[in-house]
Amino acid sequence: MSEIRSADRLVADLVRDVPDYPKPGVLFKDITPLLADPEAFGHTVEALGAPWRDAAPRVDKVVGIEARGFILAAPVALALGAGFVPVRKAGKLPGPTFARSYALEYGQETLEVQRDAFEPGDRVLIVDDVLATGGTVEAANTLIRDAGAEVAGISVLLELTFLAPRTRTGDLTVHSLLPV
Ligand SMILES: O=P(O)(O)OC[C@H]1O[C@H](OP(=O)(O)OP(=O)(O)O)[C@H](O)[C@@H]1O
Ligand SMILES: Nc1ncnc2[nH]cnc12
Repeated sequence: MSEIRSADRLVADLVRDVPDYPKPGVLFKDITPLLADPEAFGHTVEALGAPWRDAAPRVDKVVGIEARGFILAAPVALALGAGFVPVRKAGKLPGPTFARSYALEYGQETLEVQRDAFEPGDRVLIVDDVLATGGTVEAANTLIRDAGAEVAGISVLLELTFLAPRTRTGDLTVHSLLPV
């Protein structure tokens, strides 16, 4: 097995399935064992950023979605030499914001971004841990456009393909490290 494939296997083995969390019927993908392993965490950050390293035009900003998305998106931003922009749950960002409400696999939420988070025309990479129904990423995409920037694409660690999230991502390029 190549070095790259064995690193992917290490990452996959450190995602823990938790049945019926946070609601009956949901198989929760717990990434905390992966985050606690520096080799697996480092490989994940490297692999999430790799498809965008030589992108033309370049990625100017990386958006992380509260809360688990922050953990992955911030180091990806640094690795790409891009700025980091937080998209947060409602009521956490000071100053004027754009807001979007949406449904996700196990609930309802509202996300916000600061109105001045981007330069006009910034190209933005969205990074998150899990792409499930795609509702979260769809809301983030809309917010980024509301704020005058353009979404270059999406990198996620896990894609729950049985929930068909790509029906919500339109023609955006999506890289998922572990489609399950
Ligand atoms: O594709 P979807 O069905 O929209 O679900 C994916 C989202 O669900 C989780 O976030 P959650 O809102 O649970 O927040 P957390 O990161 O604070 O745990 C996950 O981190 C993704 O952002
Ligand atoms: N099944 C799942 N596991 C972890 N995070 C999620 N976010 C949405 N669905 C999820």
